[in-house]
Amino acid sequence: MGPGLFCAPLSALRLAPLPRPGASPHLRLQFQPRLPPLTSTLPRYHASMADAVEAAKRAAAKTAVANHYPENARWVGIGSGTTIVYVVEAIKALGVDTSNTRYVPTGYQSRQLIISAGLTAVEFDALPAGTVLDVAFDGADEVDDDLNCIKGGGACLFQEKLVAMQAKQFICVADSRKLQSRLLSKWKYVPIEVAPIAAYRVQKKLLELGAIDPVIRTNKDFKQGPLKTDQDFFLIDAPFPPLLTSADLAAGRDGSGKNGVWEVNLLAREIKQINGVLDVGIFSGLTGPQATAAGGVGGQRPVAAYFGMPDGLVSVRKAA
Ligand SMILES: O=C[C@H](O)[C@H](O)[C@H](O)COP(=O)(O)O
Repeated sequence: MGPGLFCAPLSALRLAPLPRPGASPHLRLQFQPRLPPLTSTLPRYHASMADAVEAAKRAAAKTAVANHYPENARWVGIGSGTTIVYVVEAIKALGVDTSNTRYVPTGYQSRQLIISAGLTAVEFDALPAGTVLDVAFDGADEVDDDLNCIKGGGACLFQEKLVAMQAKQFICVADSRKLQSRLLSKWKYVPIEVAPIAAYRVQKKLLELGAIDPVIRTNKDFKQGPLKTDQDFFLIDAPFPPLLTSADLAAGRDGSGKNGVWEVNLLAREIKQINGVLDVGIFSGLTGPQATAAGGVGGQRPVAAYFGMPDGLVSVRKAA
């Protein structure tokens, strides 16, 4: 995403998946009408809902930081989005000496957040060779029973995965809306970062995998064209039916892709293999400790996920 563009929600204007044979080369627009509120009390209702969601994010961040911010932290990964703002707020509120701590951003917004909090940012590619981060904090768009995550709804996923996979442990922070048994339950699509030149080809391959109307994400102002990531790449948002978990497979369900029904890890692998894909917004597989035990470094699946609940409490899920 270029400077000045923060992780932004999906535009209301979306591009059709592929030009039809013989059709104009210009991309077809699908307008999603914005309906007026039903009654005049709704705006106030929405405002209090929004306040409750922000309070839930803040509570989750505070608990996650209290439980996982390391003593004498040296390297800390900072994710992207709206929830991570509360993580940085909570780190500051700890009141610990941060003069020897370096914070590794996952994009433009993340770097600005670190700097504006008075903390010291070090870019991922400036880390001394062999550096392993003590911890990485980040948000998610959806988290399933196995703590697999969907990420990239705000256009950041590639650097987030790099940073998570370079950390001893990845801690996910979210509000209760994100907590679902299966990925793609409420959150409907997998964000995929692709080379612009390969975007149509990747769309076609995604359709072959069973994606339902994968679209190139645009800027809010359609005239500005496709939204660009921090890497100057495009994003394709690919809807699939809900992704199967380990419990589903244990119960005998088929997640091999038949009728577009996939198990989480399998779909992530299939998408990643498509030529032109930089990375996929499914964070699954090993946790940091599992990767370390296997002789590697880091893992993309969180060891713990913190959810701020509507009653003000925080629910913690730990990875098996
Ligand atoms: O693309 C953005 C990142 O993956 C975010 O971490 C994710 O979208 C969650 O963002 P938020 O905390 O704003 O819900």
